[in-house]
Formats: sequence, C-alpha cells, structure tokens
Amino acid sequence: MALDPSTLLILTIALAAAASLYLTVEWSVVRERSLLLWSSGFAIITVGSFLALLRSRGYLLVGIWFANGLLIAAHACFLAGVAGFMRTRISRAWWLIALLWLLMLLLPTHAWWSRVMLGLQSLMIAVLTLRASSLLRPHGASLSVGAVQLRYVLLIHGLFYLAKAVSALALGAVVDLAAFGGTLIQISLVEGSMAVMLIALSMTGTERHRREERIGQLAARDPLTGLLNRRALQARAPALIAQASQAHPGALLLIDIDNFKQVNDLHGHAAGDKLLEALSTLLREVLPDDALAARLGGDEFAILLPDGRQAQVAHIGEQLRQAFVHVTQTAVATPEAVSLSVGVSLFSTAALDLAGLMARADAALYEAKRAGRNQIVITPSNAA
Ligand SMILES: Nc1nc2c(ncn2[C@@H]2O[C@H](COP(=O)(O)OP(=O)(O)OP(=O)(O)O)[C@@H](O)[C@H]2O)c(=O)[nH]1
Repeated sequence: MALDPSTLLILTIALAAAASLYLTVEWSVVRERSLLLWSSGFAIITVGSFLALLRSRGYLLVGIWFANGLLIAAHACFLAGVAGFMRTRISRAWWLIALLWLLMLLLPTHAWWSRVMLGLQSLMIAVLTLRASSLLRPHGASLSVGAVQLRYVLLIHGLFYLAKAVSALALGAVVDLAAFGGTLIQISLVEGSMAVMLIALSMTGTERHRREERIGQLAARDPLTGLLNRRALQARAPALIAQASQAHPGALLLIDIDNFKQVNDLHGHAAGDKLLEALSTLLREVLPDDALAARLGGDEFAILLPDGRQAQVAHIGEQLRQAFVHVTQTAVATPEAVSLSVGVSLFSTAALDLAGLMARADAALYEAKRAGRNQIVITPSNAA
C-alpha cells in the first residue's frame, strides 16, 4: 500500500507540535532544563517537517537538505536533554556533529546525493539516539518507569535509523528524498510519527516521576537535621520490627538532650539549632547503615537498630554519649552540662509495635533523667 507522504508529514507536524507544547507546559511547572531541550527538539521537528512538506510541493525555502538536517539538530537536543536528566556531561566532541550537519547542507541536489544525504543523516541520528539511550542505563540507582520506557524507545528508534543508514548506503533501494519517493522513505515517515508519540510520552513521565519522588523524600525528612521525621519512622518501623527474633533482636533508642533549654536561653536559638545538627551528624557517623534515625521533635530523637544485641547497643549508646559531651564542652558553655540521656527498649519478637516499644523506651529514658542524666538505661527484651 502506497502511503501518502503529505498526510504522514501533516500527522508528524501535528504530533511534534503537540509534544513540544506539552513538554513546554510541563517545563513551566517543573523548571527542569531537560524538558526545555526535549521540547525544543520537537519544535525543531515541527519546523523541519513543515519545510519538508513545502519542499515536496515545490516550495523550496532554505536549501534542499535543510529540512532533513533539522532532524539531526532535534536528536541532538534529545541527547542534551537526556544528559541533563541523568546529571551527566556529554563530551564536547559531539559538537562535531553540528559541523558535519552544516557541511551536509552543502551537498549537491543530484538524485545520487539524495542517497548519500539520507545515509549520513540516518547515521548521525542513530549515533545521537543510541548514545542518549545508553546514558539512560541505571548506574547504581534505579530508573523510573518513564525513564526505562524512554531508554527502550530511543534504543529501538536508534536501531531503526542504523538499519535505515545501511539500507540507504549499501542496498540498491530507490531513494528520492526531495520528493519522498521510495519504500524506505515511506516506512521512515510512518516510524517517525510513531516515534514522536512514544518518545514524547515517555519524556513527560520521567521528570514528573522524579519530582514526585523528591516531594516524597522531603515529606519524610525533618528539615533541620535531614533525619527521618516521626511520620516516616512510623511508616518504616513495622518492617524492621517484624524482622526481630531471639537470634536477631532489635532495639529502640530514645535520646533526649539534657539541659538543652540552657543552650537556647544563653546562646540563642541558632546555637541550639547547630547543636541539633551536630547530634544528627554524630548519629550518621556512629549508626550502622541499616538503622533508622528520626527526630521526633524538639531535642528528642529515636533510633531503631536491627542489630539489638545488648552489648552492641550499649557500645553505640556510649559512643554517642561521649562524643556529644565532647562536642558540647567545646561548643557551648552552660551552668549545667549539656549531655545525652538514652532510654533503650530491646526486643526479640514483634509482640510490641512501635508505640509499645516507645512507651518502654520512654520509661527507661525517664529513669536515666531521674538518676542524674548523661547516661543510658536499657530495658531487656524479656521485660516485654
Ligand atoms: N534551637 C531549637 N530549640 C528547640 C527546637 N525545638 C524545641 N526547642 C527547644 O528545646 C527545649 C527543650 O527543652 P526540654 O527538653 O523541655 O528541657 P531541657 O533543658 O532539655 O531539660 P531536660 O530534658 O529535662 O534535661 C525548649 O527550650 C524548646 O524551646 C528547635 O528546633 N531548635
């Protein structure tokens, strides 16, 4: 079936313009540079397809190959956008493509050059697209669904252009780029309109997902210390508590700064804030990676340890207590020592939930305060 190139071009113009507009609106909300680059790519495709449509009807506005060249520029924008999205820099050598692009515009008009133009153009687009797809490989961090979709859509699109370059240059296919003649060009027009739609769809998903992830992360954190907040601890604690067994007990530590009010009263709120930050830094240094550390509010912190053997917990508590006293002694002068009181609740079953463990740790903390502060009181698990 012979497909009407004009119809396909009009379809591509409409889809690319819609994609460009859609991504611009998305950019106006998210303000991510990659969205603007991708939107520019689609705007360039819109202009290129429009110029190609005019050329096919005999209106040659800017050089015979300019419209095809624009497709290379559009894919360069896609690559730059992907690099921005992945927070990576691409080599300056990619600017050579721009140079090659300009040189290609000087190719003669003769039909034979039509094949050369299509081959070189397809090769450049394939290289740009496959590079963009390879940048989207997850490096340690997992990618969102949108980003994975984009990676595969770009991979297939790039491979298609590679096959197109080979067929244009090596096979004896009929290629009349200027008049959109030949099966290869017709297939390419169909692939083009499909690719516009799929690439744009996966691009819009990528940044939105990242933004939602960022909002989720912010909502889970205490703004001053960056530790988990109470709500996030409540959400994550059940999974950790459920792991506890006689062989692998866990522990909940409640930490409260002693005489913290004196720091605020004598040295100002900012000095108090600095001390809270210093304690959170200590927690990050001393605690194992699998621990959950949260600021519950004011000068009160909670820690859930998956390794809750008594000796291990006592060691961590003691490390924190000593290191904190050292910090306060050198940083703030107060009538009474600013130190840490720690109440611990050990657990070897999931019999108690977070609230139950908190109540026990709170009782132990109260004991520590009553016994003169600056100490750790541990409630063993068999007291549950
Ligand atoms: N700088 C600062 N202070 C805070 C913040 N949130 C609460 N506070 C203050 O923390 C202090 C908590 O004091 P308390 O725990 O009641 O008293 P304390 O002096 O620590 O006494 P003990 O706990 O009994 O040893 C109060 O002065 C609050 O105003 C905060 O985000 N920053």
